Amino acid sequence: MATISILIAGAGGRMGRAVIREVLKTPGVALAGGFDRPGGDQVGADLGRLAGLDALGLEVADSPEEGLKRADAVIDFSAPAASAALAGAAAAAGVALVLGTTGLDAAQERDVAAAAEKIPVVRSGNMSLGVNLLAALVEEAARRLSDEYDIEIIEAHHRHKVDAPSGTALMLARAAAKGRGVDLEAKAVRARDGQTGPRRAGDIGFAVARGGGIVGEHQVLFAGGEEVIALSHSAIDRGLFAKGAVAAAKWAVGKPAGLYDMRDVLGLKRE
Ligand SMILES: NC(=O)C1=CN([C@@H]2O[C@H](COP(=O)(O)OP(=O)(O)OC[C@H]3O[C@@H](n4cnc5c(N)ncnc54)[C@H](OP(=O)(O)O)[C@@H]3O)[C@@H](O)[C@H]2O)C=CC1
Ligand SMILES: O=C(O)C1=N[C@H](C(=O)O)C[C@H](O)C1
Repeated sequence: MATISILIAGAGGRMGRAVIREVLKTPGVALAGGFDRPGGDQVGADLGRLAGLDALGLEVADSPEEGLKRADAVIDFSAPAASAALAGAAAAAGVALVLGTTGLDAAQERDVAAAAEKIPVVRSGNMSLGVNLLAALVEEAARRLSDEYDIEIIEAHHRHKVDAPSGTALMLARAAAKGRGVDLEAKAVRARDGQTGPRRAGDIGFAVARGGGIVGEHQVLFAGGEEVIALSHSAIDRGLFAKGAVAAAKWAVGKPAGLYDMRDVLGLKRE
């Protein structure tokens, strides 16, 4: 098996450090390097030390350029503007991209889509097997249940998270909308406050909590008048997402250009 070389974007962040550890323990992959925000505290730090391991003699860079020359794939958990710029740089360098950053705006989404015309891009709001399986179950439940069952998506994350609802919550909502055959944008109720009036049939609601060190909790309720069905996922360790991202990088290298998701990687797509 050929070894693939992986560059890590946002290497100094919570996910970046988890990805360094995952790359170092995964057969068939090697670390091409890592970079972080120009001027950031982690630039110049040793990648091994950053991940709580022995020194590797590889320093955190302040841009992707040099690393992309050595890499087969780049794994990105950074920030929306950085991810959009990286998509362009990876496309120019012909390097596969695994994109985990959430909270991209419409223009940033378009930058990613443009990159996917030139390189394979695996994009998911959640890289875990469990959440991707959950999304398939949510789609199926929504397909089978009428709008007598109100769909509510409840999520909780750590106090540092900067976007809401989470990428995972949005992904689960898209799955529910697809199963129900409706347009999510027309049905989403992303927040409630004050005199909201009664719930409209068919809405897909979100509720968000932020606190402490919660890694990631998601629950989808199908609330009927006489019963409630709850489908949920708890992430215990963010190494889970790193494992999925490294598996995605291995899968993506050598694939044709295109926009893929974790269901492609995990073989969860229905024909
Ligand atoms: N898809 C999935 O499975 C998962 C997705 N995520 C998403 O990943 C993202 C990162 O999460 P997390 O690791 O917790 O966040 P952190 O804030 O801990 O890490 C982000 C890192 O990216 C750095 N960064 C910011 N701007 C740039 C830039 N221009 N170039 C390079 N690096 C940059 C930050 O530097 P600085 O701190 O100096 O700004 C920081 O080191 C979030 O969007 C989160 O929602 C998280 C977990 C799983
Ligand atoms: O920011 C996080 O931590 C996480 N972000 C992703 C999201 O927005 O859903 C995935 C995971 O839940 C952790």
